[in-house]
Amino acid sequence: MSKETTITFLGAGSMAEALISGVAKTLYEPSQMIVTNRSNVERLHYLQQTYGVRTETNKEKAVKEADIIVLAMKPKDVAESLTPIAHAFCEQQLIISLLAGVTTDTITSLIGKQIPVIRAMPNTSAAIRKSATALSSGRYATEADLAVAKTLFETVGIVTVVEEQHLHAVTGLSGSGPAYVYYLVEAMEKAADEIGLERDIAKELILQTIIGAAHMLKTTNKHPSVLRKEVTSPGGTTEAGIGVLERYRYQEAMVACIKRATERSKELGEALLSSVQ
Ligand SMILES: NC(=O)C1=CN([C@@H]2O[C@H](COP(=O)(O)OP(=O)(O)OC[C@H]3O[C@@H](n4cnc5c(N)ncnc54)[C@H](O)[C@@H]3O)[C@@H](O)[C@H]2O)C=CC1
Ligand SMILES: O=C(O)[C@@H]1CCC=N1
Repeated sequence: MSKETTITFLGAGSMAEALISGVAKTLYEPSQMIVTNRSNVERLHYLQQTYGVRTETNKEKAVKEADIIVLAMKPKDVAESLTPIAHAFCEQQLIISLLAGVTTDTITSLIGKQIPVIRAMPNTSAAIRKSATALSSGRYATEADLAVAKTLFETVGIVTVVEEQHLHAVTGLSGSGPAYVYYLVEAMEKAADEIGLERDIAKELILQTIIGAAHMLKTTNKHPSVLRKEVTSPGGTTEAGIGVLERYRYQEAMVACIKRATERSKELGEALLSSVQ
């Protein structure tokens, strides 16, 4: 564990909680983590009770105490959040931003100091240490800063380093990605209901089907289309089912979905840029 480090979370929502639950008692003792949010003290109380983290309503104090500050507010709230406490940051600290779309340069401008910023795009599976995270370094971040962020996110899953421009695509693909899978499961559960399967039985079968398919992709190294063909007997049930997906242009819909999410990431960053300038 990195025993000397104090890590402050500005923002205490789903992503902050996923990260806290993934790193608490592994990389960091809960007492090394300080959590603050806009104003919801019940939420802070819940996080303190559940994970043993420290909570703080004075954001300036929470920042001053930290070695690493994780930005975990919504992109639209970052200017309002950082501007009043910018003076509390110093260049020896490291900022790790989870914000979709917001560039490291925007964060640096908001703070007004040459402070190192690493931008990260994890996903909520960090809660069970299965996140797929991509990292990118801002202009003042050193290799040592990147190594610190890598260690943090490797504790909660796999990590890859990309050029910052590619983080929009990562956000559309794997940042939002778990939601696409959950949406598929919702649809499978709805279908199971309509074809008369008991809910509990269906739930178990769907879950194991998703886990099994994910493990097959990982362990066999076969292309997904090859694995799909192995399931699809000529003239059989899968072929009939996939025929319907093709008529509904399922693949086209997925491609359009990921492209739109990627575009939205760019929009979130640009909206902020115009309000910062
Ligand atoms: N939810 C997800 O799956 C992922 C989210 N992210 C990013 O993580 C960030 C947080 O997302 P969620 O946790 O989903 O949002 P959320 O809405 O659940 O949480 C946002 C938190 O920010 C706090 N906040 C708002 N204004 C603040 C201020 N002025 N000072 C301090 N805290 C303030 C809120 O009180 C709340 O605790 C976003 O920027 C998002 O783009 C990144 C990867 C995945
Ligand atoms: O929906 C969002 O904007 C955030 C970023 C990636 C996942 N959730």
